[in-house]
Amino acid sequence: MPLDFTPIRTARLTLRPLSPEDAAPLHRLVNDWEVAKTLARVPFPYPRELADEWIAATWAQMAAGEAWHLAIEQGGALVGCIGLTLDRDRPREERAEQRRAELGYWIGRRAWGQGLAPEAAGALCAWAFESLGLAEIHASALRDNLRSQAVLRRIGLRPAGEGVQPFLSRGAKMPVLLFRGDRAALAAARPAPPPKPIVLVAAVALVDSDGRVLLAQRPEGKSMAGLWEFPGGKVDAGETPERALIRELKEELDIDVTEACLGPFTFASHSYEKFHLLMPLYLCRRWNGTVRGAEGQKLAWVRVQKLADYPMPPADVPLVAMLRDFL
Ligand SMILES: Nc1nc2c([nH]c(=O)n2[C@H]2C[C@H](O)[C@@H](COP(=O)(O)OP(=O)(O)OP(=O)(O)O)O2)c(=O)[nH]1
Repeated sequence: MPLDFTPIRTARLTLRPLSPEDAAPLHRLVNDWEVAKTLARVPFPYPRELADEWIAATWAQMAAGEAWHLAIEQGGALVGCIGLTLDRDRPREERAEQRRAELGYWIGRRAWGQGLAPEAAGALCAWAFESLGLAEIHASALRDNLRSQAVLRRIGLRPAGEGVQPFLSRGAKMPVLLFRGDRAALAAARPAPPPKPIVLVAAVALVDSDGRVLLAQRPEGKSMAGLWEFPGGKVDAGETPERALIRELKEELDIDVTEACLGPFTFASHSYEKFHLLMPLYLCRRWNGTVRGAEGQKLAWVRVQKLADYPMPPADVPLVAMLRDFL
């Protein structure tokens, strides 16, 4: 691999730098008239050595920050290539936010018809807007290549006139349609990510007679281990948040709380990677029993001004600010 480039993953595909082992399958896939005839910069027939040279060239271009040509891999097999090339006619020192790049791709014939091209192209463009700070992406497609035009439209590029381009594979200049789009247009066309499950967690700020708040440390082995949180836990099916808290406080802290002593205070609504947390936070100043870490977890009674010294899950950060204002 040329550089440490973190592969781009989509639902079905991995986009990663080409490797020398890709040369043989790449040659087999692109040395196909049905593929080559649509590509401006690919000769036909495609000499086998050219595959090795091309792969080495892609590394040099990536290292120089000129172009990013990647393998499209599905289920561990190469199915095509995709790339973005920065426009050369612009001065290198030009501000990043004015940079434009040209998108190009091909998919081997056996993988046609599955919508892989828009999946790969949408992901690469999103990566490029984010990581390269591009202003605009453009592309062209042969005037009679309706499939490729549909791909470009689907990822949010819009028609931007016509042109003529030399096609190596055909040894002739051919009429093409030009397309372009900026970050907002491409973002609007990207399919919404699948919805995340909503996880309902009830939590409580126990406040002692000195106005200190109880935090519990998440134990090793759990997600977000080591962070400090408000006592509580997931609400079971058919349970109310109050009943869940009463149960959790008995299990975790060995104290008895009644519903009447749980005052609704505020809530957290936060998207974690795998789920969306909805967490009502109650205030409680009265309980029976002596608080202890019944599950071996570390506990801390913390003055509100000191809460910020305790690293907490990201969902809790706004809650801490609200507690500080309130208490
Ligand atoms: N109890 C509590 N949970 C919190 C807080 N902030 C926050 O993001 N969470 C998250 C961490 C967990 O993903 C979830 C609480 O789940 P839990 O405590 O019942 O479950 P768990 O740790 O055994 O489960 P898991 O995270 O390992 O899946 O809510 C908080 O202040 N208190």
